[in-house]
Amino acid sequence: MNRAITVDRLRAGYTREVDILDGISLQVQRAEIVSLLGPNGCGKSTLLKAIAGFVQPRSGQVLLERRDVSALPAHEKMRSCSLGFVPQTENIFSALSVRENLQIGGHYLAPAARLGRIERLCSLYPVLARKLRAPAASLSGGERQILALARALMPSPKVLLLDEPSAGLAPMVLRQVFDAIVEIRDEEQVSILMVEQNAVEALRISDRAYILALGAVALSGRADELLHDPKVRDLYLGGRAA
Ligand SMILES: Nc1ncnc2c1ncn2[C@@H]1O[C@H](COP(=O)(O)OP(=O)(O)OP(=O)(O)O)[C@@H](O)[C@H]1O
Repeated sequence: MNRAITVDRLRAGYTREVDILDGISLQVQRAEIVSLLGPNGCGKSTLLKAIAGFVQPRSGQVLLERRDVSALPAHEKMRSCSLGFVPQTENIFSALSVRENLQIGGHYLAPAARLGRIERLCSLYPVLARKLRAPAASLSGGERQILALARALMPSPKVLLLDEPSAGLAPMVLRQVFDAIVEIRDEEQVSILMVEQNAVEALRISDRAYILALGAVALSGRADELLHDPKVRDLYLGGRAA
């Protein structure tokens, strides 16, 4: 299998004194969906930001497709390493139309390629096709998340980092967003690392998962095995089974 993301003994934090990430190692293989789970404040979003380059590692390495990109800033990673990142909040421009949001996502592309990508994403996600001219502010919560996803997908990234794509969504809408994530993995072989609070739902669409605690990996494994592990169910899934 080809490795899309390798994180090796990564330490990072926001101040000199405190390490939020305490030597984390993980891998995402090509076209895998991997979830990052764990209690509030354990460092899940910080790990995504460190992989994306918004937080600089203190030590350890981040490799994208075997290239060491630990020292690259976020804009370089997105441009030259085919990395897409969807933050938890402020992930679309509400005042702009759906089309304009997609155009901004593809601003590095030549005009013909940008147009081709918009057509491709609209065929994958018809909900966007129907609302191309509408202001993004008029979209529902689920539609906004699909737009945020599509915007990040405009440059055809090989690796996608998603920070709580289901935040604030009702269960039925959450499934639509998760379906959209599975679809892009299946259609374009994108490798996806996703932070989620909805652990049971996230495990259902994931191949593998890492459960973090206090800035370190507490448990990892295949998603179906974690879903059926009684200890995981009691400690991390609120007692819910698959
Ligand atoms: N910009 C920041 N400056 C300083 N400390 C921060 C910053 N962002 C996060 N932290 C701290 O880092 C720790 C880990 O936060 P992080 O957001 O990575 O956790 P998380 O696991 O994603 O939590 P949640 O599930 O609640 O989103 C927390 O103690 C948080 O207060």
